[in-house]
Formats: sequence, C-alpha cells, structure tokens
Amino acid sequence: MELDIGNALGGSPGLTEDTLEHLDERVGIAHERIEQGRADDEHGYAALNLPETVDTDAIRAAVEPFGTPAAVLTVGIGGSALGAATISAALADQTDVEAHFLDNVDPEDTAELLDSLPLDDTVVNVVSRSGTTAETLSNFLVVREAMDDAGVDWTEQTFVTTGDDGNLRNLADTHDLPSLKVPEGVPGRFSAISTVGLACAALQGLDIEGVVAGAQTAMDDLSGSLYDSPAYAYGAVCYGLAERGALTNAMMPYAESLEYFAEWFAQLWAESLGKEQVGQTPARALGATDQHSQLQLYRAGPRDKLVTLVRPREREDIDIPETDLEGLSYLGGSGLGDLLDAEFEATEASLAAEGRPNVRIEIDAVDAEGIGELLYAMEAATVMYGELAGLSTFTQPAVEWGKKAARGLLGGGDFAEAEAVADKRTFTIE
Ligand SMILES: O=P(O)(O)OC[C@H]1O[C@H](O)[C@H](O)[C@@H](O)[C@@H]1O
Repeated sequence: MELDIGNALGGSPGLTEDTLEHLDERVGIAHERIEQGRADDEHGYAALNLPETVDTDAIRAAVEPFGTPAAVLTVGIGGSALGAATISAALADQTDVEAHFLDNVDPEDTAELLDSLPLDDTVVNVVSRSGTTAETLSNFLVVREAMDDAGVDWTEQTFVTTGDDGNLRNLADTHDLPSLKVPEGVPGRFSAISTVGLACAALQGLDIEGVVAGAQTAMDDLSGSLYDSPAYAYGAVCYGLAERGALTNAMMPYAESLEYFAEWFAQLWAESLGKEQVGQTPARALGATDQHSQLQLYRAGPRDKLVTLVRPREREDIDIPETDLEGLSYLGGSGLGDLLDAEFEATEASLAAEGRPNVRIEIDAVDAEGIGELLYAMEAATVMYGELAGLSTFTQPAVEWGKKAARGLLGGGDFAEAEAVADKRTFTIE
C-alpha cells in the first residue's frame, strides 16, 4: 500500500513539513503504547494482532460441512456485518456463491430478500459478538421462520459466530449448530480479519488466507515513524488536519467493489473517534460517480474537509469502442479503467488547485491481499488517531445508549434511556 500525502501539505486546512516532524515524534510515543497494548493483548489493541492469531484452517474446517451453497445470507449489524460485506464485495468476481446481508430491520427489504433467495440452498451466517443485539436476533427469527415455512430444516443450514455466552450461544448449543467464537479483546468494528469477517468469505470459497496475508503485510509495515508506516501516517495526517479544522473525511474509493469499504470505514472512524466533543465525520463517496455530485461541495464549500482517494493500481479493463461520433473520437482506443484513472487524477488535481487537502491511497489490486492490507491499515490508522487525540478508541457508549433506549421501548427491560424518549421536544408543522 502506498500513501501520498503531498496534497495534505500547504493547503488550507493543511499541514507543514514542520508539523509532520512534530507529529512524527508523537507517533513514535504512540507506537510504543500500541506495541505494549498488543504485547499484553489488551482490549482493542489485540485487534492489531489478528493476522497472527486468526486460525484460517479452523474457519475452513468449521464451514466445510456446508459445501458450496448457492448463497450465503449473513445476519448481523455494524461490526458483525460490515467487515464481511466489504471482503465479499471486494472479491465478488472470484466466486459464484452470492453473498447477501441482513443488517437492517426494514420489513419490506427483508421480505423482498427472503422471497428472492433459494432458501433450500442458502447458508445463514448469524454473527453477533454479544449474542444479544435485537436487530440481529429479530432478523434471524424471521429468517428461521421463513425456512420453516419453505420446508427447509434451518438447523442444517445455519452457522453461528458469537461469544461464549448470550442468547445466540445458547441457541447454537441447543441446536448443535456449527459455530465459531469471536476473538477475545477485539471490538466488532476491528474484527474484519477474524472469524467475524472471514466466515462469510470462507463459505463463499474465497481466499481468506490471502486476506490475512495482506493484513500481515500492513502489520509488518507498522513502525515508530510515520515516514515508514503508511497506516500510521494516514492516522496522524487525518488527526493533524482535523486539529486544523478538517472535521469531515470523505472516503472516496475509485472502484465499485470498494463501495462497501467506505461504509465499513465510516463505522470504524465514527464509533472509534467520535468522543469527548472531538472526531472527524466520515462521509461516504464513490469515484467517479460522486465527482458529478459531492465534488462541488468538497472543492468550493467550507474548508472543513479532507478527501481520501483510494484506488487499485491494476484492474481489468474494458476497451471503449472507436467511434466517429463527432466530439467523442478521443474516447475510442482507451479503456473504461483509463477513464476512471483520468477522473481520479482530475479530482485530485481539482482539489489541490484550490488548496483543499486530499490524500491518495493506492493498493496493488482489489484482490484478497489488497483488501486485507487496506482493512488492517485503516484499523491501525484509527488506533493511531485515537492515541494522538487521547481518546478511548475501543468504546462506544453513545451507541450503547441508543441500544438500551430501543430495548426499553420494546419492553426488553427497565432502562432509564427509554424514559428519556418521553422528554423529546415536539414542534410539528403540517
Ligand atoms: O456483534 P454485536 O454484539 O451484535 O454488535 C453489533 C454492533 O452493535 C453495536 O451497535 C455496537 O456499537 C457496534 O460496534 C457493534 O458492531
């Protein structure tokens, strides 16, 4: 992975080479803290050890009884869905097994999905670290009933990834379902390179070993200097820019297969760094599509943004046919990929020309190694940002507040948070 921060220097907001030097000293100190956390397998820091601790053979063995299904339906939410979805989307061209995700409780969408799936040839991959998340368990109950109604034995087609206890663990034990354990000390949003993120890919027959190898490459690149470590440099530059007013980070991959990556990144960045009145809001964008929409704001709106442009160096291309249509002949002879690359360079230049900070991240290709490297690097960048900002990167109290309120409203227990719903101020206009 290569990071180019040239366009984060000198603009407004922007960093100087002196600020980088200063940040580099702080990166060295933060790196030592992170290394200590990793050595002690401390909560959260343990995530950065996953390339060494995840057992891909065990994942392969656990999913082996399911053979090659037509589809895998992952039921999870947040960190229990987005990592798997990102890996599956990135590698979708390498499998015939379709991946679907139920990570919301929209009844219409759920009904449509269940109607479209070949339930008798679908493996249901239920994932929940806590084993208690209302959305995930409700969706699973709905899927289970749909299988019953279709005359399918759901116990033969359900795979579970969860902790040692909780409702989902009880269910797996009661029905003797094949299952895997979530890793210890790894928050959901940092668990892509683990049983949580890899079971779905394994069920699809994808190269999970390659994903882990890519993550290992990014792990080996961690060092006490931002000048030698793209992941830490990204975290430090984002932090430095946020301190200078870049309060939004638009994550803009130039590959459809990385669209989910931007969504995964949004959870990682927001849930980890949005604390104590600080943080940097992740915005999801997609090149070249958003060049024709959001770019106007990024180039001419408030100077409160960083744009992160991500692209693979290699991709399969499709030739654009020669044409004698007036004004279009310049397109003939190049490929759609050439056009996408030109659009990438144009966006980068258009932002830079206005002194708008942007950073370029390049991976070799959107393949197993490339996605593993990218996921790990962004996790390490998040941890570095959290250290520099002095945040408790691995907690999510604000999200849990909402979880308790919703549970209380549904009669799932007495929660003060649910009572606060009645305090909502109303001022309606019709
Ligand atoms: O894996 P689960 O326990 O079901 O949790 C799923 C999600 O729930 C919460 O919203 C947490 O804030 C997320 O970080 C987590 O990924």
